[in-house]
Amino acid sequence: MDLNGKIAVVTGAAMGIGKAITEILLQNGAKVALLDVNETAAESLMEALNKQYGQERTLFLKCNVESEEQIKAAFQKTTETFGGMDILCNNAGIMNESAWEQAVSINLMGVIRGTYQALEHMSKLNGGRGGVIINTASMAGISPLLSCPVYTATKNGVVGFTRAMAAASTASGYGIRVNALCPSFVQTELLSTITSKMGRFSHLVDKTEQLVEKLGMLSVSEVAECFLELVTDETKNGEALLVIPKVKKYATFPSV
Ligand SMILES: NC(=O)c1ccc[n+]([C@@H]2O[C@H](COP(=O)([O-])OP(=O)(O)OC[C@H]3O[C@@H](n4cnc5c(N)ncnc54)[C@H](O)[C@@H]3O)[C@@H](O)[C@H]2O)c1
Ligand SMILES: CCCCC[C@H](O)/C=C/C=C\C=C\C=C\[C@@H](O)[C@@H](O)CCCC(=O)O
Repeated sequence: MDLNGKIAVVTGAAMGIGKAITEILLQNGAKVALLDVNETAAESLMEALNKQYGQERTLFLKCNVESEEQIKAAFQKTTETFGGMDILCNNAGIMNESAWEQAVSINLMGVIRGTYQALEHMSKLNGGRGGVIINTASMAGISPLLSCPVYTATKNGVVGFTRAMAAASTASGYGIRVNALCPSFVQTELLSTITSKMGRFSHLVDKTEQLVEKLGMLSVSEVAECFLELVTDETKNGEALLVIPKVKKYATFPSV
């Protein structure tokens, strides 16, 4: 897929991985609707992006992915403003084992809400032109992280939902590829606040920090490059791309 002139929506775009994904999309010629709950961070980012790319290629829409109505309105506004949707990155996510129901609502249900709303705009069965959906999962979606079982469950759910949606899309003729991006530890705000977010598993922080030491730390740019591969390589559908410092591999799953 050539990104020139394509229209992308990124959730959780104001910071971290979502910000880097937004930037690489703009660098490759796409227009981007940035969806986030953090207006302050988003407006500061928009000021910088407008200076670099011009005002006509970006749009910020305050949107909480816990709300189907807000997602619906944001996607409608994106289509009205830019003329459609070609790419969706369901990236918004949190880690909070104390507020675990909110983590499920954002990390897993937010991906489902975004995907189903995107079908209304992207599916060839609905007059769309097809496209690609990338879901930001995690290495924890492939290999369990002992200190955050609910986070692990949400990311496993994202990987499973991605693979099933990819198969459903092919069988139904939606014309939409669906892939999961599974990074290990990435230097962002989310990772810098984990010690206070492990709830009943806070006694396992040390083990997590040892794992960070062992696996190393990714930059958001390294993750964005892998996102770009999943978006542009039209052979990729139903894949889970595992990204670890110095290692990048497509996950394989047992066939039953
Ligand atoms: N940082 C890591 O180590 C790591 C590794 C693998 C996967 N991930 C995943 O990457 C994604 C992005 O995480 P990050 O590390 O960039 O975190 P981050 O906290 O730096 O950024 C997350 C962004 O999402 C936004 N957001 C949070 N809840 C939202 C909601 N309900 N609706 C809309 N926006 C919301 C935040 O305002 C923020 O701008 C998450 O899904 C996370 O699980 C992170
Ligand atoms: C602490 C939660 C915030 C960060 C979450 C983010 O999504 C990052 C996840 C990164 C990696 C997860 C790795 C899970 C690994 C485990 O399965 C571990 O048991 C693997 C053992 C590796 C080894 O010891 O060689």
